Amino acid sequence: MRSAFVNQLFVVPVTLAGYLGCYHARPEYFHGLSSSACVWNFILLHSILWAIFILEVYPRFICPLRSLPAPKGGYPLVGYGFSRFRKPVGSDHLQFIRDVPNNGLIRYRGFWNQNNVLLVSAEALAEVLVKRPYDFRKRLLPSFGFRSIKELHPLFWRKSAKLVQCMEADLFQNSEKGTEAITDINFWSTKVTLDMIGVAALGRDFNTLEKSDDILVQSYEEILDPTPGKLAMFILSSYQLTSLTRFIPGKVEKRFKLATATLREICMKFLQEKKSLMSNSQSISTDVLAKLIEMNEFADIELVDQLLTFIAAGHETTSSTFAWVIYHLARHPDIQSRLREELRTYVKPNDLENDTVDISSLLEGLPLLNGVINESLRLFPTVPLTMRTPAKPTTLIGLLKLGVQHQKFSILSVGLIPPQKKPNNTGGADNNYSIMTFLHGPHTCIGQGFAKGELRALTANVVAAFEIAMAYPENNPIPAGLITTKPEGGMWVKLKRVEALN
Ligand code: HEM
Repeated sequence: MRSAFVNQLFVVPVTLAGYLGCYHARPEYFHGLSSSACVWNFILLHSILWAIFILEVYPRFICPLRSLPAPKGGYPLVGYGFSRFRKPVGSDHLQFIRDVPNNGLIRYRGFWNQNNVLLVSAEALAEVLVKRPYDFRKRLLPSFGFRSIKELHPLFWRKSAKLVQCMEADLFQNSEKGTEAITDINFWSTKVTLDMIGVAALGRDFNTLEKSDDILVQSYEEILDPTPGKLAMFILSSYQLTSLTRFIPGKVEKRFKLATATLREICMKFLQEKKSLMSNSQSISTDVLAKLIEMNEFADIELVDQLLTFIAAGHETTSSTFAWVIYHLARHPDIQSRLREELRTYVKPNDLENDTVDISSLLEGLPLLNGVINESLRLFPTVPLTMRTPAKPTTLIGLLKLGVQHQKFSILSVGLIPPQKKPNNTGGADNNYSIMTFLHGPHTCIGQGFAKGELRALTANVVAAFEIAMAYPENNPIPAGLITTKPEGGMWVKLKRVEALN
């Protein structure tokens, strides 16, 4: 509000001067005009000058970000605004990093020439990601802590083994199908990760590996299915134009709201059932929801919000990452064979039958398994871009001072950091900010340990059971999507059966 007021101080005198100048130059045009017509003329002139000020003068000559190095080009008025929707997501930003010499910050124009900052150096990322204004997350942390995630590992393992069983049954059971089969691994990973998060976070087995008629799953599919209407809705909402979403054809907004309301209703009912089950039973549940209920710190409505967030944030992200893990292994058969050997050496089928074996530590201790997963997370982050808006006046690595009078701007972090060194636990990175897949500090993804646990179990089981190659090696799958990315058109691989671990 205040910055708009300060900006008006520039424009109103200019409008006034322009108006008076016109009056003196061509008084004949003003004779006989009513006072309301004069006011309307003034408003019209002011609006035109205001638009010129906002779109051209402010970003180019006043905005404090103008001094930062910027890429050349971009479209008139929209600059690089559409870069956010480019495929692969983040590729323009990566190009800026490569092309524009900088000291840690790069500026690029977005919609209506609004200046955005791309954080490039570890120092800049650290400054922006170091603080967090609210502490809601603190109350969630224990449910995602080391011990809680460790308890979930047997579940991750069981579901991964079930995935292999279902794939075998579907792809190879019929002897006519032979020993090789082509399948979309993304189709399977979507199912198995939904089943994992269902049991681990909600204590509910959707069992989509065997069936897909769960009402909650169907409602999520209705919301997340990326139709052009939903894309339009997302773009409008991203630019605070939610009031326009109701004009999108096909009643997209109405259907979206209906599906969201249905989801909330189902989750609330599910929560009530779970609470009554827990109060009538002595058995201890390991799922995240049970732990949140036990803490007794959340209102029911907050718990429903959390349930919806867990499924949305934790399902497609992990499922797509697993598809990219498989992609890398298919493209690097040598690493795939070494990984299979590592699994055969260290993971004994009998160990897994034995309750005393700590699956979580066993898998965490396998260097190649973890290296492959970390490298896939680094090279194909499923949340490649995140936006931040400063809530109050701030500085950035001594290069910028931003006061309240300045236009709001977005900060953007990219999770696509070159260069590749060797696949180990850090991906060869020399600082924490070289891998931004889960962000950092107080903004880190709360489900990082959860996701890595799932990925270890899935990769170990699938690699041990199948030899993997790309089904159509000449096609390179593209990471596409709006908020999270997934391989466009699926991840088609050719599988050959080898002897499974268990
Ligand atoms: C490979 C898988 C995953 C990736 C790449 C990923 C990435 C991210 C990123 C980048 C953020 C920060 C977004 C932002 O602040 O703008 C985030 C937040 C979050 N993630 Fe994940 N995530 C993954 C898996 C999961 C899983 C499995 C869960 C839950 C079981 C989960 C739950 C959450 C939640 C609740 C938040 C919000 C946390 C907060 O606001 O403090 N994520 N994730």
